[in-house]
Amino acid sequence: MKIAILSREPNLYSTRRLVEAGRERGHEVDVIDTLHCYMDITSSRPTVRYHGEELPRYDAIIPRIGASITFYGTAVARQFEMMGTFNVNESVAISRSRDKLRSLQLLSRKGIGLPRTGFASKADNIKDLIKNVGGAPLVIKLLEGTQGIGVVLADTAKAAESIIEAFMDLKANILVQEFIKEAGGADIRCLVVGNRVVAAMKRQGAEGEFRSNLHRGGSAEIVKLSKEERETAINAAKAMGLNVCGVDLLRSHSGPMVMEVNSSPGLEGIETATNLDVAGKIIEFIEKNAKQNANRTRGKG
Ligand SMILES: Nc1ncnc2c1ncn2[C@@H]1O[C@H](COP(=O)(O)OP(=O)(O)OP(=O)(O)O)[C@@H](O)[C@H]1O
Ligand SMILES: [Mg+2]
Ligand SMILES: [Mg+2]
Repeated sequence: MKIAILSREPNLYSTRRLVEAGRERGHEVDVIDTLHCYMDITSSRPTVRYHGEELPRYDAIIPRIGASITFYGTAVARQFEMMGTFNVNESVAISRSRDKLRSLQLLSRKGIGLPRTGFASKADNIKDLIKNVGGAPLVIKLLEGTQGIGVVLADTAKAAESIIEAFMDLKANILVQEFIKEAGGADIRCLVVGNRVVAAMKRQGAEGEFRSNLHRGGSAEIVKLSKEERETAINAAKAMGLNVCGVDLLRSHSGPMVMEVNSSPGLEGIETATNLDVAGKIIEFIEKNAKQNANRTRGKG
């Protein structure tokens, strides 16, 4: 098969591993810089152009679209879909996953466990917003943050009020969320490919840190999932319409709670922690599912 990886970073671990896994299985794999693609949006014959030439026909694309280029990256992925190329994670699903509020709304409709979450745009609702998620301590999050930046723990209702007010004043979109204390600064990253969790790791935040992000100094180790955790991760991926994703769970007293679903999950941390060939599983998924015109919008909202 002919596979293209949409990535700005050919030397990144995840990109290199996908190239390697594809070639090992006898496929032709190209890395294409997403921002250097441009589109010819012509009736009946949409194409993608690259460095002055029309790109060849690929059987599948693997979009690895960073949060900073979501708009353009999803447009390029969509153009491939218009051409009938199989896209591992369809553009609509990537857009959904980039917005924490939209994601949580979609997950809540499917009855998937979630921390209680509120969202408002006006400061006059702040007290009720805080009360509704069970009061302080609580977590305040920027809707489009990554790597744990823009995630704040407010210890008291007073602190929460001033932080929320400050964010609103800056016109930043934030959500207010119940703090899952019993998670103990750890979360579980489940790597879903198709209808399976192919690898899982537990990430533990650095000493005194409630955020488990590896970018914030957390550490990772292999973990065994319960049946409920496995099912929650798979259902979350399905609700988002993502075939390949990282579902982050918190272990709470009332069962697994989904915090977010990442549509371009990094492979380095999880392959290192688990010693599993996740890149290979993604290529296998493509082998089984890549067909012309197979993409259709899955999920609603
Ligand atoms: N409601 C919560 N209760 C307890 N801990 C939380 C809660 N929300 C977030 N955390 C902790 O903070 C970390 C960062 O939060 P979150 O994943 O929502 O942010 P992010 O910036 O989108 O990170 P990522 O880089 O993974 O996309 C989580 O991994 C978790 O450890
Ligand atoms: Mg995130
Ligand atoms: Mg996260």
